[in-house]
Amino acid sequence: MPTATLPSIPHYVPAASTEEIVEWADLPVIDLAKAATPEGRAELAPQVRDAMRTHGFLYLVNHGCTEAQNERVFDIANLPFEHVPEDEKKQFAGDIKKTGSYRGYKLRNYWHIDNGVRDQLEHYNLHRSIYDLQQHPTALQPVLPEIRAFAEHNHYNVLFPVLRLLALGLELPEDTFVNTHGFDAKGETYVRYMKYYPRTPEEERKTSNVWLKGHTDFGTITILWSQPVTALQILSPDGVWRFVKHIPNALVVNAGDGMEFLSGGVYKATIHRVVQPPADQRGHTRVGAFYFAMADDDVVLRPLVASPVLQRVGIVRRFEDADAPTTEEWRRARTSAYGQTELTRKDNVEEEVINGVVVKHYN
Ligand SMILES: O=C(O)CCC(=O)C(=O)O
Ligand SMILES: [Fe+2]
Repeated sequence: MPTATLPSIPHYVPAASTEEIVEWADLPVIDLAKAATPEGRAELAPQVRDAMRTHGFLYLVNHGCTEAQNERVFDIANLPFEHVPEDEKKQFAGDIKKTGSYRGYKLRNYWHIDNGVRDQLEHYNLHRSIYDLQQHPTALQPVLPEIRAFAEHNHYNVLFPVLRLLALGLELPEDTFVNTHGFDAKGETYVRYMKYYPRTPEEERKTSNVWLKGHTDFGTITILWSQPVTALQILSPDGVWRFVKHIPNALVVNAGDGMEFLSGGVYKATIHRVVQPPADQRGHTRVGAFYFAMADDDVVLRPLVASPVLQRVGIVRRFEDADAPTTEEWRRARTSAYGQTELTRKDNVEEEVINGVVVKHYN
């Protein structure tokens, strides 16, 4: 990412890390610097495979970004929320339901959480090309080159190494997934900035403290830049929600539906949600930076049966092969529907049917 003289922008000060005792998810930490050599990749591939099989989540450290660059990522992430006037935000709001794409703002109150309470979080989503397909608010203009560099860092220095490790973990040629995640191909892989705002006690009570409902991501790989406000939880195989601990300058990586479908269920699209932080972090905003990767639009999301691993462990199919959706069909259906459709409720799980597949939302 660029380090020459950068435009001056306001600094975002995040909350201090929590001192409270909560139950943490026990996720492996992968040293990405090792992925630079074939020997290193051979060592990491089984670790990444096991992490994605059991947790669907892992941490990456040493991804090639300094602490100062990391801080700058969050200063930029805060710009579209704190430094763009509300009127201008409305002008750049995405027509999510109609387009089936998140480009632009998702403003507050768009999703229904529970008991009539709507969300208190904003997104700003940029297609990874940054310049070609979208206009951006004035406050972002000076930093667009840095956002493009952020997208490229995520894509080439993080996503590609992870995809290579995941392919090796399935005993497939190492570029199997890289070849279907072109930076310049037609597809929706995007940068997301996100800001959560503190809520009223009534909103907390009516939603049992849930800020963002339990869901799987619909792409292949999500890269979440670790930040200190403890609120992200994953649903562990034993049915317990556990918090993801902040590791400074680490990346939290998880598999989404696309990866689960392509890997025949070997890599898990784990359910996660966002809840009210521990008491010492309440009253703070929570700014996030993400890269949501998905395969190219024309990729059919059916299991890669050539994998000897899939053949050995057995293939879980969510669709008949002939009915499997393309990335484009799946992402449009999931984007349009999320938080909008009438859901059927069973116990504490809400279900909706997308392309013939039951998608669950957890409270
Ligand atoms: O804010 C977070 O930590 C997670 C957000 C998330 O899961 C999502 O946007 O899909
Ligand atoms: Fe998510």
